[in-house]
Amino acid sequence: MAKETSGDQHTITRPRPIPSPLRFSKFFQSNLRILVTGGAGFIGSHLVDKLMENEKNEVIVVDNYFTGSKDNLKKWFGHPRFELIRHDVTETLLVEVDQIYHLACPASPIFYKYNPVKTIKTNVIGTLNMLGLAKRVGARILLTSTSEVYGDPLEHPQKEEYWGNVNPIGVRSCYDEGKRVAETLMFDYHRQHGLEIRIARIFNTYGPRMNIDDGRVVSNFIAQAIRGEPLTVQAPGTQTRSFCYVSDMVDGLIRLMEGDNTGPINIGNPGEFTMTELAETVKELINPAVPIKNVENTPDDPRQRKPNITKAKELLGWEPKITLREGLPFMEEDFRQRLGVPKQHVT
Ligand SMILES: NC(=O)c1ccc[n+]([C@@H]2O[C@H](COP(=O)([O-])OP(=O)(O)OC[C@H]3O[C@@H](n4cnc5c(N)ncnc54)[C@H](O)[C@@H]3O)[C@@H](O)[C@H]2O)c1
Ligand SMILES: O=C(O)[C@H]1O[C@H](OP(=O)(O)OP(=O)(O)OC[C@H]2O[C@@H](n3ccc(=O)[nH]c3=O)[C@H](O)[C@@H]2O)[C@H](O)[C@@H](O)[C@@H]1O
Repeated sequence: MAKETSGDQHTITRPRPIPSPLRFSKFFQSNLRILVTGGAGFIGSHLVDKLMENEKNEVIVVDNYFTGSKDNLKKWFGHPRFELIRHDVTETLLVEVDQIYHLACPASPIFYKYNPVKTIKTNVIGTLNMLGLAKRVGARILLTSTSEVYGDPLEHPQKEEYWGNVNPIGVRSCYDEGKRVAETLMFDYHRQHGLEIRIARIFNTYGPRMNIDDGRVVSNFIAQAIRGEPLTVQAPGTQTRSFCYVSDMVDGLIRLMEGDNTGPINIGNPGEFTMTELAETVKELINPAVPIKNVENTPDDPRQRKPNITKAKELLGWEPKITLREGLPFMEEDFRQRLGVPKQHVT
């Protein structure tokens, strides 16, 4: 029987699918084959780096390169424990694995709104396909859900028990409703088929390797400051977000996968900033000469967001270590390198 503590009080635990007989053979006992969907993306590629550090792991990445890039994984090309497959998760996949980190999904609003029907297919059909795979091979599966399941939250900070305030027919719905359905599917497979599931609700994450023109706020402000362009604060500028550095995020995801709790568990940094405060911090740290420019916002932008991370602390022994002021310079260095704009040192 699956032994997890479930985030759902009404769970009926079924016998879980049996993993491959190889897992019980002496030779294979301590080796894990791990699938990372969306592993060529920002968080996925950092996760792959961490998983590859463990010599007992074999890592298979599948990605359709919609927002990810092979470049993010190039240091692993040719490594005997690493494999990269161009594949779209809306199609079925046959691989033999023990764990699945299911990240595949465009995450930046401008990308997930670009083809909303594809975004919802990725979240629904893609997650169904990965659950079907997990069921066949008896793998444990972790879904990277999002703080966007709380919508424009009426409760602050957000606890996992909060059901959210989401517009089902808005321009963000392909993503936030898509992730809500993905969470539902995870729990249905857990209750109906005994699957070992893990759900992380990720709050805004930033760090090196984000696409320079990704469109998310931290990458926009850093690229703008380096290029000497105005920092575009979308109205009203008082909306808040909580920013988690990517190494903290990866540590949280691995702890969740390795632990005994299904989740959902919030993983994020509770430090909360208005977008105007973020712009002022980026300006101060990177380029005090750039102006801050107020621009129009897009519909349904959540007005406030901050995770309650009590569960992550208690159940995973996890909390973030890197503050925003510590993390921004690491990202600046990476962006300067990629943009070819070295830092000018005043002598
Ligand atoms: N970064 C954040 O702040 C954040 C916050 C909440 C949740 N998340 C979740 O974490 C995951 C990773 O986010 P990220 O910031 O690394 O985004 P990203 O866009 O950099 O990575 C997503 C990856 O998935 C791939 N992908 C997209 N659709 C696919 C498909 N149909 N088939 C195969 N691959 C596909 C992309 O090419 C990309 O490599 C996503 O599931 C996202 O929803 C991220
Ligand atoms: O953490 C999450 O759960 C979600 O957060 C983000 O969505 P969002 O918070 O809207 O991310 P951004 O596009 O970075 O916007 C954050 C805030 O910055 C503002 N913004 C954005 C871009 C910009 O140039 N200027 C600016 O002020 C937006 O209006 C918004 O209020 C991510 O894009 C999602 O992938 C993720 O699931």
